[in-house]
Amino acid sequence: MEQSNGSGEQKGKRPVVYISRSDCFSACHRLHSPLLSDEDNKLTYGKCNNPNGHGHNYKVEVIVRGPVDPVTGMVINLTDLKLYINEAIMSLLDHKNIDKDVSYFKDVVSTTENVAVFIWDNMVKRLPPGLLHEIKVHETDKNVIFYRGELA
Ligand SMILES: Nc1nc2c(c(=O)[nH]1)N=C([C@H](O)[C@H](O)COP(=O)(O)OP(=O)(O)OP(=O)(O)O)CN2
Ligand SMILES: [Zn+2]
Repeated sequence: MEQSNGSGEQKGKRPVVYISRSDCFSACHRLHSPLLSDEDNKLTYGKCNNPNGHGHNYKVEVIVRGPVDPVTGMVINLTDLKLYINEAIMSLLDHKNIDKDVSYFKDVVSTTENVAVFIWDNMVKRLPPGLLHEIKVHETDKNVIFYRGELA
């Protein structure tokens, strides 16, 4: 990877900068796979398979990566990023029952991995091509899941 010599720009190239913006949402869910028997659901998900569900105060970080525009001095206007996060994440997930209120999760298990993929898919549609770098979802202080749009 080519690096700046300290003057910011080199041979007409622009510095590539990362921006992270965070927000928090509260939601409840239950881990339950339609592809498993009730017994295997209990074995796989333990307390998280309780039919009454449970809640989290999730923290989500949206990380974008791109060249700094020499005219505006911005990779993206943070006011626009805030709007996209409100549309693509907060309005869909905050104070929701993820399994029941979000149609995407009708047949998709609401693990934090899948929540991160859902958020990526919703954000990537709104952002300029190639700008979204990573979605990071903190399910608890201890459990943090990252997604960079990679497929295997
Ligand atoms: N790979 C995954 N494993 C689990 C997920 C998940 O989304 N992906 N989710 C859960 C449960 O939904 C639940 O969120 C786990 O909560 P909890 O055990 O309370 O969380 P902590 O690990 O932070 O709690 P401590 O018991 O204090 O360590 C389970 N697995
Ligand atoms: Zn949970």
